[in-house]
Amino acid sequence: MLKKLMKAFPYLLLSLMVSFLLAGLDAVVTKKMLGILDFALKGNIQEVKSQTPSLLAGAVLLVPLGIAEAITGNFYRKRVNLNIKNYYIDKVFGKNIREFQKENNGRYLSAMTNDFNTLETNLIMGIYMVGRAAINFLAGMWLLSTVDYRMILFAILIIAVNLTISFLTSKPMKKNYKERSDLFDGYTSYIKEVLSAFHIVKNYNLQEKVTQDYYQKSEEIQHKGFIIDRMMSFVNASQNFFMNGSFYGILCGIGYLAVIGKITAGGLIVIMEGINRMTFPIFDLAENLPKLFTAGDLIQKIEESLQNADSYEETVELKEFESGIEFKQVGFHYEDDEKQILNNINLTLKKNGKYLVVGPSGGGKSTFLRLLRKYVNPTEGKILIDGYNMMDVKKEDYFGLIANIEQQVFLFEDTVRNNITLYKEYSDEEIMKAIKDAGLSDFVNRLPEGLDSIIYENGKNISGGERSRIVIARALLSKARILFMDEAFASLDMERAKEIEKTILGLKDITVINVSHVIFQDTKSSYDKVITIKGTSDIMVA
Ligand SMILES: Nc1ncnc2c1ncn2[C@@H]1O[C@H](COP(=O)(O)OP(=O)(O)OP(=O)(O)O)[C@@H](O)[C@H]1O
Repeated sequence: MLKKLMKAFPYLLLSLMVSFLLAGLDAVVTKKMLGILDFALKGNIQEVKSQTPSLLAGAVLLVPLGIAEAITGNFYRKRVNLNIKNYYIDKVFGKNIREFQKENNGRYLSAMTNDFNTLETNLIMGIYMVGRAAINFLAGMWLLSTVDYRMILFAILIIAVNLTISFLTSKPMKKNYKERSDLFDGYTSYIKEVLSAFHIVKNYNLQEKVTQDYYQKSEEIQHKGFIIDRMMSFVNASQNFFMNGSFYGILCGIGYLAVIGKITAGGLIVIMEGINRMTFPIFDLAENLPKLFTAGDLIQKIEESLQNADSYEETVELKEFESGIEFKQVGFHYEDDEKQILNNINLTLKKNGKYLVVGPSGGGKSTFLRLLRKYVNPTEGKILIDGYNMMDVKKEDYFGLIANIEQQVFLFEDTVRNNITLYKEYSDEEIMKAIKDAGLSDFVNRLPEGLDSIIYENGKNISGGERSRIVIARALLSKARILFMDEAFASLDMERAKEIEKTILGLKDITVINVSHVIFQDTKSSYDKVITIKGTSDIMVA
C-alpha cells in the first residue's frame, strides 16, 4: 500500500512546490510592502514610487498561485485515494476463495469505509497539511530572520517541542486508533447481518434486542472516539500553551527593541507578521503530526487482512482438460476442526462423464465439491487432474475450465445479456442457443426489451426459477469443460428441473458433477455414476 501512496508522491510534490512558491512570494510581497512603509515614513517618495510596480505585480501573481495551490492539492487527494482504493480491491480479489469465505467480510466493508476515511484524514491529508504547514512556517521564519537572524533559534525550538509532544503522544494514540478500527469491523459486520436479516427481525419481533445490541456497539465506538478526541485536546492544549507562552515572550522582546530604537516600524510589523504566519502552521502541525504517526499501524492492519495465509506456489499451467480427475486415498478435515469429514476416497471421474453425487445431510457432499473446485486441498492423499496434482495447478487456469451452478444465485444489476455473457464476447446465435438449452426462451421472449431488459438488484424483478436458469445459461455459454452443480434444481418446478437436467446430461463436451437432493428416477440412469457420500470412509459408487 505504501508503494501505491508513493506513486502519488509526484502530485504531492507538485502541490507542495506550488505552496512553496505561494508562501515564498507572499512573504516577499509582505517584506517589500513593509520596506515601502519604512521609506514612506522617512519621506523617501522616490523609492516608494520605484518599488510600487513590482509590489503590485507580486500581489497580482498571488491570485493564480492561490488557485493553483487549491487545484493541485485536490488533484493529489483524488489521485492518492483512487490509487489505494484500486490497490485494495485488487488485493481483496487476490484472496483465496476459501480464506475469504472463512472470514467475516464485514471487515473488508469496514476497511473500505471507516479505515479509508481515517487514512484519508490522518495520512493522505495529514502529509499534505504537515508539508504545507512546514512551508508556511519556514516563510514566517524567513520573514523574522530578515529583521534578526536569532529569531531562527526561536523557530527551531518551537518545531523541536512540537515534534517531541507529537512523538510522545503517538503511542497511546496508535493503540486507540487500532482499537477503534477493530470495533468498527465488528460494528459494520453486525449492521450488515442485521439488515440482511430484516424480515427475520420483523417476523420474530426481535427489534428490541437488535436496538439494544446496536446501541451497545455504537456506544463503544463513540466512547473510543471520545477518548481519541480527549487525547487530541490534551496534545493541542499543551502545544498551544507552550507556543502562546513563547510568542508572548518574543512580543515583549521585540517591543523592548522597538522602544530603544533597534527596530524600525516596518521591522516591527515584519516580526508581527512573521509570528502570525508561523502560528497557524504550528497549529496545523500540532493537529496533524500525532495523527500522521498513527497511520503506519492502520496500514499494517489493512495489509495483514489482505494476505493469503496459504502461500503455496502453484506451478502447473493447465489450459485444457484432457482425460480425467482421480482421487487417490483422499481424506479431509477442516483446519480448525480435527473431525475427519472424508476418508480414503479412491475414485475416477472421466472427461465428459456425468456424475450424480448424493448422500445424507452433513455427509460431506459440499466438502467433496469444495475439493473438486480447488477451494480446499486434501489433508491426506491427492487429487490428480490429467495426472497433475490438483494442488500444483494454477488456480486461474483451473477456474477458467470450470463453471458452477449453485442454489444461491448472484446476478448483476444489468441486462439479461450481460448477466448471461458475464461481459465476454459471444455471437447472438451462441447466446440464443444457451438460452434455449437452459429453458429460458419463453422468459426472454416475454421481456419487453428481450435480452437488453434490465435485471434489478440481484434479480428482485424475476422469479427464483428464472434466476437459476440465467445461471445455467451462463454456465452453458462459458463452454466450461467441467460443470459443478450444487442443488441447482432446488428452486425449479419438477418439470422444468427434469427438462434442464436432460439438456445438461445430453451435452457431449462437458463433464458434469451434480450434487443434488432432487433425484428423478427416469434421469438417474443417464448418469455414468451415482456417487453416494455418507461421511467418513463411506463413499459408494454405483
Ligand atoms: N467450514 C467448516 N468447518 C468445520 N466443519 C465443517 C465446515 N463445513 C462443513 N463442516 C462439517 O463437515 C460435515 C460435512 O458437511 P457438508 O456441508 O460437506 O455436508 P453436506 O453433505 O453437503 O450437507 P448438506 O446436504 O446438509 O448440505 C458436517 O459435519 C459439517 O458440520
